[in-house]
Amino acid sequence: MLEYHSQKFLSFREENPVAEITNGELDSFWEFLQKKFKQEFAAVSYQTWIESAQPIKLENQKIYIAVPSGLHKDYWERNISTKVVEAAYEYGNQEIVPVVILESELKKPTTTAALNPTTETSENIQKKSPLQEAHLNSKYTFDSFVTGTGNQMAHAAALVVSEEPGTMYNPLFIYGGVGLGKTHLMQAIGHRLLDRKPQANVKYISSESFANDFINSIQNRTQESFRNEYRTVDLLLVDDIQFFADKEGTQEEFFHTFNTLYNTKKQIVLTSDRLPNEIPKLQERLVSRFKWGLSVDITAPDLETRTAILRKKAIAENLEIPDDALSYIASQIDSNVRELEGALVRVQAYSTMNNEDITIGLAAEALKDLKDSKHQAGLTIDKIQSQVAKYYKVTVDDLKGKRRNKTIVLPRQIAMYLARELTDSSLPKIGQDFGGKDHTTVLHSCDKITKLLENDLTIQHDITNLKASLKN
Ligand SMILES: Nc1ncnc2c1ncn2[C@@H]1O[C@H](COP(=O)(O)OP(=O)(O)OP(=O)(O)O)[C@@H](O)[C@H]1O
Repeated sequence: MLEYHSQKFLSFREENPVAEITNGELDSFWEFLQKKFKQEFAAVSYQTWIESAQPIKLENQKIYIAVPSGLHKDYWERNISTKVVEAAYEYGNQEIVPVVILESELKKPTTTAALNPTTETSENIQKKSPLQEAHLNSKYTFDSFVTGTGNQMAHAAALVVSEEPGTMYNPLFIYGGVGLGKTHLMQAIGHRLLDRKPQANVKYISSESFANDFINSIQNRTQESFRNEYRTVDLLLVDDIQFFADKEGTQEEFFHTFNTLYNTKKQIVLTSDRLPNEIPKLQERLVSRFKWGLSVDITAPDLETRTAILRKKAIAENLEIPDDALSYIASQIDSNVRELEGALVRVQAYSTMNNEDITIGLAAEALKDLKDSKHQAGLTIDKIQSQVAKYYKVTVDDLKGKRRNKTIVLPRQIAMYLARELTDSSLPKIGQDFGGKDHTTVLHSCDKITKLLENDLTIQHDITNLKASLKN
């Protein structure tokens, strides 16, 4: 998003040079933001997130904003920062990037340096810590990672790799559904290696940023330094590799990066939402290389693990939440840890706003609108299966079975798609209810039907009919 804006902005600025928004305009830009967000946010959200924030300074196209807690910081970074960037365009055709900091940090002398862009642009760049160089999030460590049935194996493999990089499992390929801790675990490897060897050259990058860096290097004729940067690391962490699909040139470049690192026994760790051979349009030679090491999956955490994750988070944020309320929150979100953390933020904000302690009752009240409205209350996978079977004149056993006739495969994929769309069941749970299939099969079915829905009128018609029949 930011990259898209900055490109748009650059071309805009070349044609329309405008005066920079300066620190003197901090107040008026903040006023502009407040006015805009007041219209955009519900009153409750506005009070919780915007009123509690204070603008500190605006310099070098960065606005420094102080917020009261880690939860506020998370929320700002995930949900509000992009809106600030957009608002800055509206305000003055400028790219302004927010830097969100904790109020408590403001009091520390070290933050003064962080807030001083003059030092930041010159000296600090040279003095970046290994963590900054590696682009690691300081929160994503092994210490803050909770292990449970869904991630034990991935955790163990990550530990081994962090202790013996480049030897045992190379590459390590971690795959699984959205928000289940792949990035966290991958970055934990980087942290552990840097703890042990602070001089190690660790690099974390999303596959999209790798692709962008590569394209920029071609445009700017800096391919040599691009190659040096990626081919000389000790540990390369590439996140969400599925976004390499369709990017031929990037795949080619990554193939050479991979070979160089592999041949020099440098560790490579990759994550994806699916197995290498299920990533569409991924070159066969990459698929086979990705399988050379170890592939481990992460599946949705069980209730116990979800509660433990929330407990750890609550302790880290100094929140006082009774165990029964934690279990209640954990029972409400079963398939995505990011959403689980979001639910905790929501309950915390609700309690602050109403000035009440957190109890199960308060948590229930805070989360009552959270369930996506597209999910139909009471609709089960069983009901979807029997309705789809009836509609296509096949049996429920056909849907759960393995037969691959065209007349069965499509209804099966549609039933899985509807289960994903209309219930809050996780991918593994849907797979299990369809005769014990792997979650990646469900994912593949959902992708396939989503694609077909773009152009196929018959499928559009069938899905509309089926959705209507499931409402009754
Ligand atoms: N086992 C865990 N223990 C503690 N925190 C966890 C765990 N699993 C996930 N999280 C937290 O959940 C959030 C989402 O995790 P992360 O970003 O690593 O997921 P992901 O699988 O990489 O998601 P995506 O598919 O969207 O890239 C992070 O804040 C992470 O710290």
